[in-house]
Amino acid sequence: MNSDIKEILYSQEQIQRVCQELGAKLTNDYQDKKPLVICVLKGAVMFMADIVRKIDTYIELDFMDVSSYGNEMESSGSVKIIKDLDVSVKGRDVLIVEDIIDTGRTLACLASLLKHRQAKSVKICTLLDKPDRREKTISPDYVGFQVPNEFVVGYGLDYQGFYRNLPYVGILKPAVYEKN
Ligand SMILES: O=P(O)(O)OC[C@H]1O[C@H](OP(=O)(O)OP(=O)(O)O)[C@H](O)[C@@H]1O
Ligand code: HPA
Ligand SMILES: [Mg+2]
Repeated sequence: MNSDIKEILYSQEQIQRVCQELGAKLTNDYQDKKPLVICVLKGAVMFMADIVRKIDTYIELDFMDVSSYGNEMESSGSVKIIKDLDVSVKGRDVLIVEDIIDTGRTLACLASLLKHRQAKSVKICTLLDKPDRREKTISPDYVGFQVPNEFVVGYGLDYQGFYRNLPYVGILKPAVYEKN
């Protein structure tokens, strides 16, 4: 599987360092707020698991499964809710944890849904930000790394369901998707 990767962009160590730094900021910013931290499945699962363990204050976790890419490399444009939250966001400070913001369609849709449901505040923490491809105005509040305009996989991010279990983030060799 590693032979499908053109270049490792962020190693396990770099990712852990960024989780530590962002976790310290979040600990400070969310003192006494008891936020609801929402993991956007499935891509954000690794980042969520790592970052929440670096937040040293009271937080509640919930999970939402949304999908816009399916098995494709291009967003379909419509965001489907596959699993909704278990708890209400009304009056809560909410922190969305994402793996990547690309076109911004997923988060534009999710953030507006949570505001519509009367969350007190909605902030976004993303491991990766790919601003070159942005179609919706979304500015994340906490960002791990800005990525170049390349299709990346690993540490939760997939291509056709695979590569999520790589411990690092890397650029997929174009030969892998060109043969499909
Ligand atoms: O900014 P956008 O262009 O909307 O793209 C970003 C979203 O796309 C991916 O999810 P996907 O819908 O592929 O589902 P997954 O998380 O289950 O892989 C990724 O995990 C983000 O959630
Ligand atoms: O670069 C990407 N890789 C994997 N999934 C994605 N979803 C949006 N952009 C990407
Ligand atoms: Mg996702």
